[in-house]
Amino acid sequence: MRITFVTGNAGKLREVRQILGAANIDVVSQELDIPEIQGTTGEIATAKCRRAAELLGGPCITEDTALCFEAMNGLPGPYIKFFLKELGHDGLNNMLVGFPTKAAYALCTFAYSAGPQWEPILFEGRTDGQIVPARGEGNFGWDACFEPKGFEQTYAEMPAELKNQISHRGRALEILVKYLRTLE
Ligand SMILES: O=c1nc[nH]c2c1ncn2[C@H]1C[C@H](O)[C@@H](COP(=O)(O)OP(=O)(O)OP(=O)(O)O)O1
Ligand SMILES: [Mg+2]
Repeated sequence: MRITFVTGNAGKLREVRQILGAANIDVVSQELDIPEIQGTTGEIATAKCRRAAELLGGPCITEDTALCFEAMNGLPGPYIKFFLKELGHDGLNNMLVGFPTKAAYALCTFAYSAGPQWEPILFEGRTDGQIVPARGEGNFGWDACFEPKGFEQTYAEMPAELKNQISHRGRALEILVKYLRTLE
């Protein structure tokens, strides 16, 4: 089986290739310039996927990721990309100075569209954890400052296989794979 993943993010693509590859699903990547709406990860991934399927004239998946701080009722959420860009890992930690909890969760929502005439379907994965001062190779987004619950390593300190097993993305893809199997 083969699926087109529309993203501009190399880190996402690497992980989706690893996880779907292990399930014998080939991932073709496509970068399309699609403006992102505001809303929940579900609404964002759906709008992205609808437009991508239109542009491609065929099936595809898209994904939106949020990093949600409990102390801030879920913010920055889907806006984490802009917070990370402007503030960096230190700034994300500083945002929580004075707040009673550093608890956070990573939320990943995939949208699958069977083609331009179909409504996208959503698959969501969540991993709870906390925001910590950056540790590990910080080469993918906020990996270095997210420590998943039950682990002493940040995402960035984990081997890829471990992150993929327990990550927001890994969990969302587990459900997506089950769905894709029903289409075979
Ligand atoms: O597992 C992850 N570990 C660390 N950082 C991550 C992860 N997954 C997404 N990220 C970052 C990328 C971006 O700064 C923001 C999500 O924003 P988001 O709009 O979903 O991603 P994007 O614009 O880079 O790619 P896309 O072209 O698929 O929309 O969090
Ligand atoms: Mg984006």
